[in-house]
Amino acid sequence: MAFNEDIGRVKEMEICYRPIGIIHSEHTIQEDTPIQGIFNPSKGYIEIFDEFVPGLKDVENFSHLILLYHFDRAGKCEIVRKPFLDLEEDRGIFSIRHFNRPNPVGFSIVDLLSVKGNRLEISAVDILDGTPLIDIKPYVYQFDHRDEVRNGWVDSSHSEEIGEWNATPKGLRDKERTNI
Ligand SMILES: C[S@@+](CC[C@H](N)C(=O)[O-])C[C@H]1O[C@@H](n2cnc3c(N)ncnc32)[C@H](O)[C@@H]1O
Repeated sequence: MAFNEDIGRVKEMEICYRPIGIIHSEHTIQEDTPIQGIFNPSKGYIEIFDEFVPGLKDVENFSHLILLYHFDRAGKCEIVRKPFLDLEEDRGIFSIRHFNRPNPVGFSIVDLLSVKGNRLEISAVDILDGTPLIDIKPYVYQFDHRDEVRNGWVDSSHSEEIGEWNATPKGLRDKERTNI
């Protein structure tokens, strides 16, 4: 198929997914939710809808899961915006992790604590309670780990403050939030 035909075909597409379950967490307020789970041990659980439970076979042997979910409380997308931790320059939405994206798809790597029936206990959760879950993939060291990485603008910003921010989100509630 020619390149131009692909553009026409793909740009017209509307892609619709059915949630496979619901992510539950202690987080009910967007501003008070950790911006990245790795900095915060908060726990939660995933409830998988009955028809997808057979798909959990063998999942318990993985220590981490990749969750793909729908940011159902996202706002209007800003294709270029200033991250709070980098006031100097606007950043393209594809270089930051903000939830107001063209397609509000969330991605989190969580620790898997246990699997019982349709319920997966997890920690390192940066996701609001009641978030629709689109997919689960196992985190596999051999596939997902990289030895040498460049971290773009994050390396030259106040990235050390990200951890600090997450440690005390409520104390910083009145401050403007980072958009990382
Ligand atoms: C900056 S995003 C990062 C999420 C993910 N780890 C990533 O990198 O895509 C994390 C923030 O998303 C927001 N959030 C979580 N669940 C959401 C939802 N269902 N709808 C809208 N915003 C949500 C919370 O405010 C949280 O602090």
